[in-house]
Amino acid sequence: MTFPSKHKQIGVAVIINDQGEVLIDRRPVGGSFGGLWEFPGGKLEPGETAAECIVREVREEIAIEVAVGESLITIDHSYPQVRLTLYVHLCQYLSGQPQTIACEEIRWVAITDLGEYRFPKANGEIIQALRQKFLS
Ligand SMILES: Nc1nc2c([nH]c(=O)n2[C@H]2C[C@H](O)[C@@H](COP(=O)(O)OP(=O)(O)OP(=O)(O)O)O2)c(=O)[nH]1
Ligand SMILES: [Mg+2]
Repeated sequence: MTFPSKHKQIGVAVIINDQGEVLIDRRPVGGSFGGLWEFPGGKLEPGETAAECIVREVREEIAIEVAVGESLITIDHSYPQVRLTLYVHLCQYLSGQPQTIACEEIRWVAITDLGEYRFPKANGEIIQALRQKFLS
């Protein structure tokens, strides 16, 4: 049996606006998970907390400011090529017009509409946790 060798720790932002919508972005076509939708985020740098990583990645990728709030869920997920731990936090949108710096497209969507978008496999648990928290 073979195991994926790389393990990455990822900070993930579920950014919520005043209308209760969440921000999703479409990953660059041609890269890993190309064309799929995701919540903004990326790899933790050495010494960084998940909250610090999220603030930095959200600035780098979409150029907005958020306040990082409570943990929604932490997920361990293995893809064939990489093993991930996703630290998913709820974040409050503060300011800035989202820019497609590192993605194809950005949308604010209602939690009830997330099922219409294609996400990487690990996101099933994130979306389920969101529905449980906000729709039940
Ligand atoms: N940001 C984000 N990554 C996700 C989600 N779901 C999911 O499986 N992933 C995976 C895809 C990637 O393997 C990893 C995040 O890597 P990334 O490509 O965003 O990393 P990064 O921003 O640091 O970019 P790079 O330096 O590797 O190009 O987590 C999600 O909702 N958001
Ligand atoms: Mg990223």
